[in-house]
Amino acid sequence: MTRTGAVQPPVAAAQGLSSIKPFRRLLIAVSLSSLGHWLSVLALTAMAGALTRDKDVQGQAQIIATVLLAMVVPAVIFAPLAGALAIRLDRRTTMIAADVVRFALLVSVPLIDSVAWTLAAALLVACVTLLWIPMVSGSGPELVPEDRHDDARRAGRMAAYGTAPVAAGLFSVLALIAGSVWGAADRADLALYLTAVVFLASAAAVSALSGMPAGGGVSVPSPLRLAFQGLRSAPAEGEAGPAPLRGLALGVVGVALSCGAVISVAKVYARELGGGDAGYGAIATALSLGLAFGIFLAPRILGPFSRRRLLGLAVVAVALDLLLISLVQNLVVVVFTAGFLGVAAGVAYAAGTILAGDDQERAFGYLSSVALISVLAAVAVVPPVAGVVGDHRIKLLGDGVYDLTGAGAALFIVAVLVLLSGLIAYRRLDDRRGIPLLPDLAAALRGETYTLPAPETQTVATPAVRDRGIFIAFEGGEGAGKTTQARLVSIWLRDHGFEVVSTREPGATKTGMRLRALLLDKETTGLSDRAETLLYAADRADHVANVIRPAMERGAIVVSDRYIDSSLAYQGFGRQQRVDDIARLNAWATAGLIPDLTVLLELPPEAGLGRLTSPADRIESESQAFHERVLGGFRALAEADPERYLVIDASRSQAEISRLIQDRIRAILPDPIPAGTEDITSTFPAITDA
Ligand SMILES: Nc1ncnc2c1ncn2[C@@H]1O[C@H](COP(=O)(O)OP(=O)(O)OP(=O)(O)O)[C@@H](O)[C@H]1O
Ligand SMILES: Cc1cn([C@H]2C[C@H](O)[C@@H](COP(=O)(O)O)O2)c(=O)[nH]c1=O
Repeated sequence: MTRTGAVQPPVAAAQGLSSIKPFRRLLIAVSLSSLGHWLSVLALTAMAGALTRDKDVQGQAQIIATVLLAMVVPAVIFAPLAGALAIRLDRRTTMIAADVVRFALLVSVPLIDSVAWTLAAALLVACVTLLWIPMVSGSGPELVPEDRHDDARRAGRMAAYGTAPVAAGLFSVLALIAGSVWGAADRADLALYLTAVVFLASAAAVSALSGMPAGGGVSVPSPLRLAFQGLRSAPAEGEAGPAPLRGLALGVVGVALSCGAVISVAKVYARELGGGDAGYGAIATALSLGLAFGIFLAPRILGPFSRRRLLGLAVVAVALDLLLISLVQNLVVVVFTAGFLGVAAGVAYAAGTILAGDDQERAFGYLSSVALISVLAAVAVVPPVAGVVGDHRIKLLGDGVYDLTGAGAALFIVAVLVLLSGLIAYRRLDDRRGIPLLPDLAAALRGETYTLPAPETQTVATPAVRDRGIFIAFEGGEGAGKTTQARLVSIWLRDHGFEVVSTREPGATKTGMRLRALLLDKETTGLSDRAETLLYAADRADHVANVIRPAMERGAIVVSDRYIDSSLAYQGFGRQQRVDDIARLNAWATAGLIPDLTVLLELPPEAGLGRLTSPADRIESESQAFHERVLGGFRALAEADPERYLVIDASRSQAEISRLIQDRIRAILPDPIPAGTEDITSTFPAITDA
């Protein structure tokens, strides 16, 4: 994974696996069975709609939602039970039997032609599917070399979910054909029969599978347990770790609720907007195609843009799309907007799994479970809400009227909730606080990383000072090792004959020591963020005027433990004040003096705080979230000015860190024998050894 979170796209990962014959055949079987699964969801809900066409819209919506519930509830509740059973059964036989049973169930639905049997068939199909999944889950990796296991899982997922848009498109076409040939009453029959045939084809594909591993399937963890465990073990906001999974989960909940809400009322909404099953299929096609495209797009777009920001923005985009779907009463607009909603949802989902870090499998299990439960919640709640609200004609100003449908109103409510969850997720996940969003996005569109503009005053006095000494600052969070490394480098430079002034912030001068006591004393309560910022800047102004500048004018090397970037990171990112303002204030306080080199020691806050032995001071006692923001702030500053920074992983050994710092400092020291300047050669002797 790259720094921006880009990962190898799944298509590339799956390449080459298709040359393994048994695996290729298994993929064909998985694709057929998944196609049948997605088709069965649409066909059974359409059948429920056709059988209740004489009811009012609300009554019809309830029945359709019950069919959907019957198809989702078993996946949430019975998955472990099915897994336990699957371990005892033979894979091939069970897969073939499951496909044949699903074939029989789907054929029976149009023949029996009753709402109750449609519901029962939906439940049975879902239960049988639960047996099929554990049989195939472990099989893919067993058919490929060990180093391709992850790729095999990814390819399996592509086959399982990638068939959803194909199924939705096929369903629309079948609905159009059936509508024109048999009329509205029998529209779902054709889809049901074709779905049955697809399951039969899947059974045939499995029976042709030669290298199928023997024995039973794999056990399947309960989605409820996975979601609960993930939530408990996920680092909270601001904690270190691959990414705050709770923030991710919040985003995924919003996205899944939106998709579930759209699907749960799509059939009746399409009817209300004058479209039949073909309209229903078109919404499902647009949504699922968009989803697939979004998942494909996420690792490829806006390379330099923060994936965390991308996820938050995608959830907000999903909510806005849903708002539009709920308000605009035009089927064509709804279909297109459902497509955009799908794209945003896909981007959010993929960005979420990318952000989940190295443990992709665990994250996938957790986030998928959260998504499944959210879909279930949407299907259970949205249609009844639509029924309760009902349809109303609202008089607008003048002669205008607005027909508020129950489905539209329910979608509107979900959209507002998702918008809120998107904004919270964005806030929780944002790792570039203080960096304005629009310029950041504009820079990413140009393929660049946005950097904060340098304050105007910064350049004024710097060159005159730089002519003599060298200024090196050490930055980083608590306990990162700044003091240790600043001391080691000072010793090393002195050993080589340099005049070195070792200093620190806050507290390098007499006034500074008083300010330090005030700033770090836990008894100092109620200090406003602005006052804190000004006190650090005052300490710095005194420090520069009385210690740093005189030393540099003498030609010394100044090594400072913290400088301006600490204020930008702590008072800017940590306290969430405008970073630009703080940069300007400090540029004025220091007359534009910036270090020649800033060494940033990066360490997760809990590791750094864990290294400290003395009781925590006022700033160290800040929340985990505060320290995490500070770390993110330092990173953003370093990314914005990579020339000036040396960023080091501070979990490495002291000796390793020291060597890296020495290597970099050698590069900024003057030439061993600078051209024609005697006074400089006497100030900077050559450094030849480390
Ligand atoms: N690379 C390292 N690995 C493990 N421990 C380290 C490392 N560097 C320093 N330490 C230890 O961590 C503790 C904190 O180190 P140090 O005081 O240098 O950090 P600091 O960044 O200056 O902390 P503060 O933010 O409080 O000023 C010390 O006990 C030090 O010995
Ligand atoms: C310069 C500077 C410092 N701080 C904070 C950071 C630390 O918590 C303390 C200094 O303690 P240390 O042990 O000497 O590192 O002050 C800050 O918030 N803003 C600043 O500009």
